[in-house]
Amino acid sequence: MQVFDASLLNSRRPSQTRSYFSVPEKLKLESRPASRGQSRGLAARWRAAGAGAAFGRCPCCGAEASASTRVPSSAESATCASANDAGDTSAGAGVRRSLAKEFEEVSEKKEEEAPKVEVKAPAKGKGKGSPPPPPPRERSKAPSARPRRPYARWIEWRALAPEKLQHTVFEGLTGGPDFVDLNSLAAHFGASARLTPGQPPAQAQEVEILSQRRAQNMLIAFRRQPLSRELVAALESFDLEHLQLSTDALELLCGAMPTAEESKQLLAYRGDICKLRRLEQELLPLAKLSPCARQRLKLLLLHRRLREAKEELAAPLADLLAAYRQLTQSRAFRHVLLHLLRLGNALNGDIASGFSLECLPRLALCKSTAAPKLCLLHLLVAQLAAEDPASVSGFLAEVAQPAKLAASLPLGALAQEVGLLAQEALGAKQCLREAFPAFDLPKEFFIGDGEESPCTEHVTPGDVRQVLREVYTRVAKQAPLPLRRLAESAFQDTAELQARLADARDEAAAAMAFFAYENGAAASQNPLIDAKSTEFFQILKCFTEAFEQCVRTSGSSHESCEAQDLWKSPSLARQCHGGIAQSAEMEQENGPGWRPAELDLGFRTQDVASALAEAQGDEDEALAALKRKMVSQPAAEEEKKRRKGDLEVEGYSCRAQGSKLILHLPQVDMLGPVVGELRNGSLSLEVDEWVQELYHASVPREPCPVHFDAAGADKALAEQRPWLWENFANAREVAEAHGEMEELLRQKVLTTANSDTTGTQKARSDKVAFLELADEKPAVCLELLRRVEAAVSALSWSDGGPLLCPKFGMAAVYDGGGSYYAAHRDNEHTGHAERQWVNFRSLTAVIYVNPSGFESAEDGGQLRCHLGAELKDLTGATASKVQDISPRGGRAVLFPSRSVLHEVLPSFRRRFALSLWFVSPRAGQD
Ligand SMILES: O=C(O)CCC(=O)C(=O)O
Ligand SMILES: [Fe+2]
Repeated sequence: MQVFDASLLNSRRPSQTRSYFSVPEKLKLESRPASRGQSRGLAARWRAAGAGAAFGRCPCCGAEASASTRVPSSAESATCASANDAGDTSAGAGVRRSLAKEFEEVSEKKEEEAPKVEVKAPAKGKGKGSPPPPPPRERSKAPSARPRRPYARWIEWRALAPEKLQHTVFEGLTGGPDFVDLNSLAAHFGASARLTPGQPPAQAQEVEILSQRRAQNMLIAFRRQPLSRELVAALESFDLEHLQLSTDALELLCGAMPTAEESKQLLAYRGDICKLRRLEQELLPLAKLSPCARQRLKLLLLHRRLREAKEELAAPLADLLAAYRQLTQSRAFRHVLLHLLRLGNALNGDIASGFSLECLPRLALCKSTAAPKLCLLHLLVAQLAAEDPASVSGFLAEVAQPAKLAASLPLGALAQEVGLLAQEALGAKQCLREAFPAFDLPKEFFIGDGEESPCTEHVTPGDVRQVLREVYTRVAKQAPLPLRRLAESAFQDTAELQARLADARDEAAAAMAFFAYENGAAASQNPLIDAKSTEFFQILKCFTEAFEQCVRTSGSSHESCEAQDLWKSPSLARQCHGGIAQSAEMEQENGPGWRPAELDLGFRTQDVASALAEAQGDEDEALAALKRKMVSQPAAEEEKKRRKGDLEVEGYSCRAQGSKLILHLPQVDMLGPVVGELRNGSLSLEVDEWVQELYHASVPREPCPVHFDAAGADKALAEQRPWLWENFANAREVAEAHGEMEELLRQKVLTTANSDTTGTQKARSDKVAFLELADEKPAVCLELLRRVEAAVSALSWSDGGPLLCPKFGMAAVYDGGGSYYAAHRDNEHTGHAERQWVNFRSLTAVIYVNPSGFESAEDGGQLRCHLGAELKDLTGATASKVQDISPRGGRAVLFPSRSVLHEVLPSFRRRFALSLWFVSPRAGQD
């Protein structure tokens, strides 16, 4: 029915959307371990690389060495192994099959003998990612196994059986390699083997201690960050800073280092080391380290992170402290509160001496019944200005700025960051204590703190101290000096951060107590203080913003006639005393029959009453419900006029209008696009995936997170630019969501996104999965998506109709290597009369869950927004401004789907994002 240019489509959701956990069979299939052949291919490459280096090149042709263990046919015998890799049709393939069978039998036997150690056949894959041949079903009649060739060259000879050597020239000769210059051999014929003198030729079996999967992962890591001799030596001496490894490289190595358990297994191996797989051989020196290599790297990472975090967290904590102080010391604030108290008492007919600041944001909702554009705050501003204009500007300077700052740096989020770091530092300390039991005993424990030590006639105190000094030196200093230094400075940095956090908390608690913030006054525990202070400063911020707004609308001289008149006329001012809060009270005062007929907040009296009844008297809830209704009311009213009776067609609620069938969105009682026709008594229906997305969308659920600056977002969206929400998620959430996404990737739930193409170039190279918001897992990812949903419930911005939340969000990974998404809009203008827009997406939200990286431009992966680009422009040539947003963890971005042309620049790190597209029936039509 509708014809679209396919190149315009982007971020398509497959029509058969599926939720993460609803397809276990598929997961089972896809999460099977990598086949043995695949991992063996990698192991073979590792071997081919020789000592230390991860990957080698063939010495004669320069090709990447691979599958060095393949058995050549006699014709190949003097040629380089890799030169033959291209095809696998040689006789070697058959030989390999029979070998595979033989070695599998050996492996089974061995496994019975030593259950902890896996003994597997040597490599049999072709390498370079080709799938391995299928395992043989029957024993092949092909020639029997030959020993693995240790070098890249060999002599193709037929060895004589010992009984055939009698009376021959060979009688009495011993053919061991003891007297051979192995170095020359290695230099001239390829160093792929590292035989030591006296070592027998390579064995047909090799011992694998680590699982195939683990070995494969390690090899992949070592390929990117070679486990060189230098690195091993640095790990042993803990002189890692010398190597100048990047944080990325350290993280990569950290995951690839043997764990304590793996180290134990490696050390428990009592067999011939030469029989070990090359990887295990390389890891042995690391397994001996205590604390283990992984802990050493972790400590170094922690040290770096702490240094960075100290810089990053110390400044905001200091700013917060200053902001709290400024607020409590502000005379202007006290002055405003005094006037408010008077105003409130006059309106309420009360004689209160103080009030809870919780009511502050509601003042802007208390609208004048005489002049609907004015609210109680206008009165306050007018009153202040009339008395002393400087008090208004004083308030803005002394309160608005620090309140905004305090609200934008939630103490809880900062505390969480500090807490995570402190936990890591503790872990590191514990690990050091285990490795060096005397590690954190103070020096004084051994040497005394100046008091005389017990002594006898023969032993002087000096002697005792000397002996103890030696003990201290020997025991406590077992830990290498650099390790101790790192540990010590890590603890010191953590302690400093904790002290700053404690100061900020004290000041926050003092500020709440000072302002008689009743919820805060009860807060005695840290998490409570954190939560309450965030709430409190958010309230202040809302209030100061509304205040600022009133100042602006009242004119710079603060002499808005209307506002002044209102203030001058106490009776009008009293009328202003409208609002839901008061209506509830008045109902109590005036009896159940009383209706707030004279009150007007822009809602109909009857609606107010029923909203209050429904919310069981909870004013906030009632107000939110009324606001929601107000947004959808005009549209709903309009729809009612068009109503002619609903039809249900193939499960979709539709409405017939003439010969057209129009989708009816039951969730919001609105009409959507034309989805079918009624002609000559027959009916056609076409509901594509975009229409489905709209049909299943629902009104965003509340409550809006307290740290969402809805007004700021509204403003940015109205200006058609992205709104950046820093600290949308805290470090723990980012780490957990990241873990979940890694798991989705590992289980192959994330799959290559629909390859919509722009011309010949592929438009995107990310992998995606759709997550149903109502699902339970992956829990943290879904929680974050639902948080965006709740925030959007508080937006006033709309792109022509109510914003509806889709049923599915999207998880995406750009797996490094320059993966990207070319410039596009999430909803493109088609210009087709029948459907002006490709879909119904109206507002895009993206959450980044990358716990590390993307700090520097080198990592790439920025979301580039071409602002002001014309609708027809798909490259950004007409943009007036380019804004790059790096996908730092915890950050969320909102932008209008229809107007903001954007792209994901090539990413050189693995980059995870969660997206949600809010839809609107109008966004597809107007
Ligand atoms: O991940 C991002 O930053 C944006 C991705 C995007 O543009 C999309 O999926 O449509
Ligand atoms: Fe996009």
